Amino acid sequence: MSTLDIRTIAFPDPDILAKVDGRITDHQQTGIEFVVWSAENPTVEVNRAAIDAIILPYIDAQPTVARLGELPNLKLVQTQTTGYDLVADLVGTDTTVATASGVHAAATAELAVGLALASLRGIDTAVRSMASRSWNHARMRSLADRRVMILGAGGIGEAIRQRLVPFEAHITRVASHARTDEHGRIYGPEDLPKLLPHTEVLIAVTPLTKQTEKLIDAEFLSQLPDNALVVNVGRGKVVDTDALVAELRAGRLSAALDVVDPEPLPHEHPLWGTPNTLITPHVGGDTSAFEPRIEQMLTEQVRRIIAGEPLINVVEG
Ligand SMILES: NC(=O)C1=CN([C@@H]2O[C@H](COP(=O)(O)OP(=O)(O)OC[C@H]3O[C@@H](n4cnc5c(N)ncnc54)[C@H](O)[C@@H]3O)[C@@H](O)[C@H]2O)C=CC1
Ligand SMILES: O=C(O)C(=O)[C@H](O)COP(=O)(O)O
Repeated sequence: MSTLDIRTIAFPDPDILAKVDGRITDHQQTGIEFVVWSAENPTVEVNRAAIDAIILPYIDAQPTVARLGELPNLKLVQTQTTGYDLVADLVGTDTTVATASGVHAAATAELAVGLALASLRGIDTAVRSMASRSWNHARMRSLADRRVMILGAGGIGEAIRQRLVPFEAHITRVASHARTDEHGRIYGPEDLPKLLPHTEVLIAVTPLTKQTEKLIDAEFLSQLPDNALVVNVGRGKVVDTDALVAELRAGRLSAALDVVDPEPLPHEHPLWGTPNTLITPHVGGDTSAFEPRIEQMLTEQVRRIIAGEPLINVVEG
């Protein structure tokens, strides 16, 4: 990967600038300037034509993405998210896209496993029973011996695999290309028809791409066995929400979703009222682990920019 000649880096807010600046000694001597510019902080004195790299805000980056056209000499867009669907159009252009790959893996993986456990063990219904002081004893399903598919065997998928092993689940992994690694076989999308009928828990953690948009549609869902659980911590648009709602209303499947389509889920949306549904508001990566990890990652990226070294987490076109 080639290096980029960057002279001015825009940070989304003064706090993150101060934290990265505080970790890099003597950056002033390098001649590289740090400024604050984002839709929330569109500082008027900033010379936008000089900005050649921008770090996007973490939450609600869309308004800033919508204004990237105001930066005519942009060479690098650095996200604080792992997903880069908001700036996917830039991949393969003269503007390099780099992500926060790795930063969110542990936290998102633990939520995926937590959602699976909560749904299988009925922890959500137990919380509701507490409100009515009801002792609703029922035999629930365990993760032990459960056949779990990780759909999206990448960075977060691997963190999920590691966390599932101690639960003694039977794990099947699927990625965009079939291959074998030190943990065994990784299947490809072409293997799904033979795998889905044996999948009791599906954990979806793929990026949103043209190939994955509505990958989990009515046909896909119909191949899952009765009572299967669909966990999604990737992107909401990977699931055809109407098709999932139909399965949930029929009582055939359960769902535990950190990401939904649309987001935020509107007050009147049917998904709020479907049975056997557990929803968290896209919080997989937004935990106490985020700030120290993103500061470390951004500091390393800025250090590489200053040193003229190849960047990390670059999305290949
Ligand atoms: N819920 C949350 O808060 C968070 C969600 N995410 C989402 O998780 C996604 C995955 O992140 P990483 O694991 O770091 O990405 P990654 O790039 O390391 O792994 C993605 C995996 O998905 C696989 N994949 C792609 N297309 C596929 C297809 N058609 N069928 C099967 N597998 C396919 C790839 O082969 C790869 O193994 C992000 O793109 C983001 O959308 C990321 C962080 C937090
Ligand atoms: O890193 C990601 O990808 C995530 O999903 C974040 O944790 C939240 O990102 P946004 O959905 O707010 O872009």
